[in-house]
Amino acid sequence: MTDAPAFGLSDTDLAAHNTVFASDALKGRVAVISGGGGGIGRAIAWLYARLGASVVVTGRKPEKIDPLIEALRAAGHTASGETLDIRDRAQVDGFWARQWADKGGADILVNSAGGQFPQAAIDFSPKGWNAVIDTNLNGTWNMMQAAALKWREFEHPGSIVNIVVVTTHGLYGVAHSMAARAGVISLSQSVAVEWAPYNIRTNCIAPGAIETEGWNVYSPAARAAYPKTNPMMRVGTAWDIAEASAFLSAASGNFITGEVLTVDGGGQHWGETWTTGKPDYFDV
Ligand SMILES: CCCCCCCCC/C=C/C(=O)SCCNC(=O)CCNC(=O)[C@H](O)C(C)(C)COP(=O)(O)OP(=O)(O)OC[C@H]1O[C@@H](n2cnc3c(N)ncnc32)[C@H](O)[C@@H]1OP(=O)(O)O
Ligand SMILES: NC(=O)C1=CN([C@@H]2O[C@H](COP(=O)(O)OP(=O)(O)OC[C@H]3O[C@@H](n4cnc5c(N)ncnc54)[C@H](OP(=O)(O)O)[C@@H]3O)[C@@H](O)[C@H]2O)C=CC1
Repeated sequence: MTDAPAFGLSDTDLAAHNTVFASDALKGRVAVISGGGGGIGRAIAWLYARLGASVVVTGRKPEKIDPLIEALRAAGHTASGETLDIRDRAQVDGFWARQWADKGGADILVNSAGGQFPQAAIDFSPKGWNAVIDTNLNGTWNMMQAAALKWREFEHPGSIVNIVVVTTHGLYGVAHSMAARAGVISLSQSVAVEWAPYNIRTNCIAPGAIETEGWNVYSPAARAAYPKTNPMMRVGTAWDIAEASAFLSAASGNFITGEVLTVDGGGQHWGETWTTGKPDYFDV
């Protein structure tokens, strides 16, 4: 089990956490989760499996995926996994071809793979900029289009949830990621219309500060400020995002497409978030 992470919920927590959903809310569905070994993706994998879905967890590192699959199976759930870099289109296409040829297709895609490093924008190197854009915008698109092509080919309905970032105002220190996420939101809204005739829904979730192992890349000073980025004065959990995602993926989301569901404790209406720590100049 991937228990006791430095930040966020363990597999033991996720196996037992209360849920508002009925235990058959996703019965018989197949859900592919990119970044499924990360904090938010792992919570989504647990919740969807507990609601009856067969979950397919993907990510680059087998050491994050394998123990999760083992823990899910040990708890009686149906789970499999594959290593997959979403930036590599050939890998992505190969994954989706196998998923439909040998593994029963898919009904749901959740794109939780993503991330960035905190740095002042003025200091971004071309390589750093490209790594973040390629991961969060191109990688997400690779997964979305490859999934949709299969759904169109098999005349099968599909649902996509993209985990993004709140873009209503700046998130300082991660401008590359903000550019990519705004792109994903706009893309999702556009294809929600284009893909409605194929019965494919596309939505986004914009989390506020959610305690996960992804926080390792931020300084202690920046992390200490996260509870104060919203009027609830606390951070969220990966479970908060998993339940929002289940709401969009399950029948409760059947008439919802092209939406951004913000789960940030009201942060978008409140204040500022510095991922690099607040510079003295602004500290008035
Ligand atoms: C308002 C609402 C409230 C919202 C309140 C929100 C508050 C919380 C904010 C958000 C939190 C999260 O998203 S947390 C969860 C996300 N998880 C993460 O971010 C995990 C870390 N990120 C990643 O792994 C990323 O995927 C990513 C950086 C793109 C990894 O890409 P790669 O695998 O290609 O990484 P690398 O090979 O290591 O790096 C590629 C290049 O990137 C640059 N680079 C990488 N790390 C660097 C660093 N620390 N400083 C400078 N530059 C760096 C260098 O140029 C690297 O090349 P070289 O120079 O040659 O090495
Ligand atoms: N936690 C938070 O406060 C917030 C998170 N978000 C976003 O939510 C999403 C999930 O974050 P969270 O779970 O917290 O972070 P994590 O870092 O825990 O998880 C992200 C996962 O993405 C995977 N990943 C990264 N790059 C690739 C790639 N090229 N191909 C395949 N998988 C990849 C990583 O797995 P591996 O290393 O195995 O590749 C990692 O496990 C991210 O997009 C994040 O930016 C948004 C706002 C706030």
